[in-house]
Amino acid sequence: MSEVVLETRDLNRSFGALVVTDKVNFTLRAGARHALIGPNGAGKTTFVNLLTGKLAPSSGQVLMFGEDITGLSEYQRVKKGMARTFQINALFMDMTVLENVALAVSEHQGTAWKLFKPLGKMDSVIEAAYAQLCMLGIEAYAARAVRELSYGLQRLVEIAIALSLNPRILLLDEPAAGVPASESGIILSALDRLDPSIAIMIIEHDMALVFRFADEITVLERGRVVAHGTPQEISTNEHVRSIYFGERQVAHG
Ligand SMILES: Nc1ncnc2c1ncn2[C@@H]1O[C@H](COP(=O)(O)OP(=O)(O)OP(=O)(O)O)[C@@H](O)[C@H]1O
Repeated sequence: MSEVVLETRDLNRSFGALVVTDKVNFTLRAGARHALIGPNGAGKTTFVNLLTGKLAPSSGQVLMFGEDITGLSEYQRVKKGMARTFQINALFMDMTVLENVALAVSEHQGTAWKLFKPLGKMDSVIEAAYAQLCMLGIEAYAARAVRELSYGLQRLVEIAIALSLNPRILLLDEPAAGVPASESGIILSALDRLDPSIAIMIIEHDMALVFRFADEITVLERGRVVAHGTPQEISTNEHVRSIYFGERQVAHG
C-alpha cells in the first residue's frame, strides 16, 4: 500500500454543545482519489477546515507525512505541501486567467513584489503559471479576463491556483458546486489530468462525479464516519442508501 500522507486520529470538534466532528479517524494515501460525502450539515467542510488548520480541533490529532501538525497554522501546512480550494469563488475577476495564477505562483515563491517589474522579468513565474493552465487543459483562456469565463472554467482557475502551490495533498471543496450539468464534464476531465502522485480528497454532492472520480469513499453523517470503502461497497451499503434516500425525501418533502 502507498504511503499515508494525511491522517486524523480521534479528531473532535464541537461548537458549544453541537459535536460537528466526532472521533474521526481518516487516512489519505499518496496518489489517492478519495471522496468525502454525506448529507448537508454532516460536517464535511468543518473536517476540511480541521485538516487545513483553518479551525482548531477540540481534541485529537492531524498528521501529515507521519508528523503531528495539529498545532501548525494554515500557512505552515501549505508550505509542507497541502493545498485546498474553497466552495466560494475567490478570484480577481478583472484580471486575466494567467495573471490570477501568476499572482499565486509569485506569492508562493515569495516574489510577489516583482510583479511591479516588467513582465519580461517574470518569465519563470509566467511559465510556471502557464504550465498549470496546460495541465488542466485551459491554456486557451490564458489571456481572457476571468469575468468572461463560464462558471465551470472559473472553478478550474481556482484549481490551477491551488496547484501553483505545488501540493502533494489537494483538498477540493465541491469543485462542481454551482456548475451547470452541461459543464460538469469540463471539471471531470480536468480532474482526470491531475498529476497521479498528488493525493486528492474531494467533497462533492454530485454523485455521478464522485463515482466517476473516486476509488475510495468516506461517508460522514452527523460528524461521524459511518461508512468507508470502494465506490462499489458504498453504493451497495444499506445505511448509506438510507441516508441519501432520507435526504431526498426531506429535500422534496
Ligand atoms: N462556526 C460555526 N459555529 C457554529 N456551528 C457551526 C459552525 N460551522 C459549522 N457549524 C455547524 O456544523 C454543522 C456541520 O457544518 P458543515 O458546514 O461542516 O457541514 P457540511 O457537511 O460541509 O454541509 P454542506 O454539505 O451543506 O456544505 C452544521 O450543523 C453547521 O451549522
